[in-house]
Amino acid sequence: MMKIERVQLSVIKMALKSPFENALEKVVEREAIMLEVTDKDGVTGYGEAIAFSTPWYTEETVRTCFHILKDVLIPLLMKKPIFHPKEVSERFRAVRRNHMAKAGIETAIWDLYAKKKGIPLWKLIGGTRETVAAGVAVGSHDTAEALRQIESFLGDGYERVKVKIKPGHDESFIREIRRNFPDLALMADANSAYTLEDLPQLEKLDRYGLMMIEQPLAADDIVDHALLQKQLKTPVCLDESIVTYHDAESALRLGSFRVLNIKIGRVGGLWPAIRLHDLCAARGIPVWCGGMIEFGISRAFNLALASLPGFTIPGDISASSRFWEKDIIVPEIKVENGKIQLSNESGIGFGLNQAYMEKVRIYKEVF
Ligand SMILES: O=C(O)CCC(=O)C1=CC=C[C@@H](O)[C@@H]1C(=O)O
Ligand SMILES: [Mg+2]
Repeated sequence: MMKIERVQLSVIKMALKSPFENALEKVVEREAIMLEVTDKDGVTGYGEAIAFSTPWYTEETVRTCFHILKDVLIPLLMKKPIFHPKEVSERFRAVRRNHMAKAGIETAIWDLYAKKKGIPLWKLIGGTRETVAAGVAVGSHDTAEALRQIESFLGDGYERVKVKIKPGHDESFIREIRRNFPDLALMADANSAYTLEDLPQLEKLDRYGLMMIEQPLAADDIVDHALLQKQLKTPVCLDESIVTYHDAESALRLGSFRVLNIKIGRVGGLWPAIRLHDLCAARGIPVWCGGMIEFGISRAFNLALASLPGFTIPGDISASSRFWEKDIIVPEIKVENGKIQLSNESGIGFGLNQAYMEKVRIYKEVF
């Protein structure tokens, strides 16, 4: 039983090692909210709310998350004890959307619960693999720079590379990558930059053996994606469009995707993410774990999620050193021979580096 007695929210801010650019935004520095949730027995679980500073990826921001956590979700959790982390998303049912705020605290409760049980989180949720394949996303629209980054990431051992495309920067870009790396496990993410009118251009991508094309059309669409998938040989993967279990069921009915990117924050927590995994597994749809240019706490939850059997495609799960000179977790996440080893410590298996938190924190409140 968990009776939540203290929640600390810390807003931290750090510059990326190099800017990450996609069809909508160039991310140069990153803010995020770190959560420390302590129960009456003095056990602390960690969480991370992964909204960006501005609402370009979804409607949430660091500040909307802070408000929803402080004024809505934390009071709901402190009101009465929690027996199992699965209950948390149920308790949030009367709060619409705000998935990243919900996931931030829901994941902290999973960490807390697993620590109290004395078992690694990935084992608690039924993970079946002890290492997770590492994939990496290249965030540059400059062809020469992207090629340089791919070369360097392959040297680091990454097994799969994702690049960003947008109208005017697609076929020739992909052709150039293929010319240099014919056998690379390659996928392209459009972050909703196209419409069905671009079908002829998207069809050209079928020649390059892409593992998938991620979120080519509008962020809230599943109908046009179904029409597009019928015309493309390349599997369509959805990211932004799938926010709820119902979204996924509807999109499966329409045939809007053949692969799903699951992000814990986008779907409102670890339990909703596990349910989406189970749904896709039952339909024979492969899934992979997406990234959010996040810090190590969120990555640790991604690692646990990606240990589930349906995560058969390497996710955007890279080392701490991919984006950060120094991550806020101990130990840092490392890629070895293209894989990341899951921790056998209880909970997420990573702690917050409190001395470093002092340096990067810009705001803190305790409830
Ligand atoms: O965190 C990573 O390793 C990759 C992040 C990444 O590719 C994305 C994060 C957030 C928005 C997008 O730019 C993109 C995505 O849509 O998957
Ligand atoms: Mg994406």
